[in-house]
Amino acid sequence: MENQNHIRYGLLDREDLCSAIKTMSKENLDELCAEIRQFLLEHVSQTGGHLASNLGVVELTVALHRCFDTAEDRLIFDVGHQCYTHKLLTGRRAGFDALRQFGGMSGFLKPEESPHDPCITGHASGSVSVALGMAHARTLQHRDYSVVAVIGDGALTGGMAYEALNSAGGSGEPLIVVLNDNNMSIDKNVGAMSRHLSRLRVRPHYLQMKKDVKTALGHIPGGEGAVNLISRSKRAVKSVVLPSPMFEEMGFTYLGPVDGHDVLAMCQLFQSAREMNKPVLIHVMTRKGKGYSYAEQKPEKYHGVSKFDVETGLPLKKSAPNFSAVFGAELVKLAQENPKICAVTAAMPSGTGLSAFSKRYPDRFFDVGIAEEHAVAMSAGMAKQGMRPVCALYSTFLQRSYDQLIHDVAIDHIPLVLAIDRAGIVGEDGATHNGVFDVGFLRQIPGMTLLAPASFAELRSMLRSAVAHLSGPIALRYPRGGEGAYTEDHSEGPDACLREGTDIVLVSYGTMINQTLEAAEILNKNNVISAVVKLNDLTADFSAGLLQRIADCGRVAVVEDVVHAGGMGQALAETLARSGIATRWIRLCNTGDTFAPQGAVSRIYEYYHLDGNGIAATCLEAMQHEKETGRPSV
Ligand SMILES: Cc1ncc(C[n+]2csc(CCOP(=O)(O)OP(=O)(O)O)c2C)c(N)n1
Ligand SMILES: CC(=O)[C@@H](O)[C@H](O)COP(=O)(O)O
Ligand SMILES: [Mg+2]
Repeated sequence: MENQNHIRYGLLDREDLCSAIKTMSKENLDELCAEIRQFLLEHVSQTGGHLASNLGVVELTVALHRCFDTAEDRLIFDVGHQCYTHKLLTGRRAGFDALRQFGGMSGFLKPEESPHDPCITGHASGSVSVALGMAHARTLQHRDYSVVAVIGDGALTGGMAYEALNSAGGSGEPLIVVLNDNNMSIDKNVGAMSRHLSRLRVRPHYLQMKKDVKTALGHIPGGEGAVNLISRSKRAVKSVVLPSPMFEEMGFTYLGPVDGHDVLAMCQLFQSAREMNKPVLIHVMTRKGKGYSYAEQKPEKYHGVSKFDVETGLPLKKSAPNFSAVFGAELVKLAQENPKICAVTAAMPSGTGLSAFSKRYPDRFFDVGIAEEHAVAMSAGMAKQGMRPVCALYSTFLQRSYDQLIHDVAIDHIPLVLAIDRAGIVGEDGATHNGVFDVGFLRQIPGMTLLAPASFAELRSMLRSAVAHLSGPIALRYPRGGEGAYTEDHSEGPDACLREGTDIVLVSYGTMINQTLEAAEILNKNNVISAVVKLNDLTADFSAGLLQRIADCGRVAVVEDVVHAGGMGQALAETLARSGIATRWIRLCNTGDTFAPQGAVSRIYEYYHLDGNGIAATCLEAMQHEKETGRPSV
């Protein structure tokens, strides 16, 4: 298929586009969709973003905007990573120049950006719940608007989706669920529902085939008997080839499957669904990456992209080695040595670096779909029965498993290894995806061990010790991307002093140690000589050595890219107070009491004064205040 990169924006440039869509001819709708694809390619190739999913829903989004008025009707895209056409059609074209950048337009739904975005999105499988809530509110307020949730086949692997379908179908509340089935999650979709959808997808072919067989038999002498036989056994055939849609059983009227690249065909169903005034599920079939050959062929590679060359499809920057890959490679080695080791992921096999493991040890690899709660509880079961599961989840998605970590894992001291990827600031995905809560919520759980490797070497060492740790759950947290200047391994013991100094003690952990060492260097140039202590174990008591250092110099700064509450800064301050260690000042450098915005990770560090200069400036300001007032400062 040709890449569509020579199209002009005749229709997209129309000022009355939103209203014009409602009455456009089929030809113009097709042309508009081609222009939108071209626009998306041009822009996403320059900013990065979620490409393949957006290319796949162009016609679907145009059809939704033709049939619904999103200023009044509520349209929720599950995850929201596929909402770019929606943004384009709701007056946010200029925003694409700074898509996902600091201060720029979000890549997800964001109500503060537009009244056409009904809620925040980013995490999967919640759209039907929120939509049902909005539908209930509408009914209670005697209002008259439609509520539509667009949920992907990947998002439909998540438990929340079933809780919501169950509740919606039971209630009978008028609600439209559009199932965008592209037979893909980020990677290959998994599970029994995915299989069920595949069977529903072949139904039109089956019906066509049945018609063809009937016609052919009708032409053969004696063929009518065969036709009658087929008709009589229709029920039996149906149950084998045409599974009765489970959605009907759940209280939804099921419509489809319909071609998700045919705007008018979809509009017909949307219209009917609205008139039915009950829960309706419309099964739409789309192709992920549609219209861009590279993305169609390898949708998993073009799900989320950095800047790339449209002609070649190649990224503009070569990807550097990263923690996920180091984790995956080390786990393969460990699994070779220990046949009990299994790997568990929740729909992120490549994101968590487990692709190689999945090929090498398919029997010991479990992708459970977008089901983090289930991943943790299932891993607990495996561990309880003597296996050694390593459950790899992104920090932000692990939030979903908080209860399972307490109930199914920690209370029974289950030796589960958690590999927490994307810990800390993740960058362009922004507030919904930052891993800034795990330190706080894991440290709350009795018996939990939390390690923070700062380099690839430390990740390897700590992973080795983690799989040998049998006395309870143990987690390792590491960031998106690669290591910094610090590449050593000082992972023994609760902490390690990387730099001596007596003016200030700088305390940090993980890759934040890089900025902290940089700050120490800057302070040095200002004649302030600081010690740098790297914490390895965030759940161990602070060592006597560290407390003595702080007592001796009386000035301490704790540097971390997590929220203030529950962070190591707060923990150290409490320990100092409890131990009666007075300080001249203590500075807690973190993301405070805020949701960190989107943007390049380095830009976010700068924003929070968590870069080398910012940390040094914070310490120098504290020194200055101390000098001027002679008093301790807070
Ligand atoms: C709770 C949660 N877990 C994991 C993810 C990561 N994630 C984002 S999109 C996606 C796949 C979604 O697949 P689907 O809903 O079919 O959308 P498609 O990209 O195929 O259009 C995953 C796993 C997430 N956003 N939220
Ligand atoms: C939308 C979503 O949740 C994922 O696609 C996420 O953006 C992946 O993040 P990484 O790029 O860090 O794997
Ligand atoms: Mg999908």
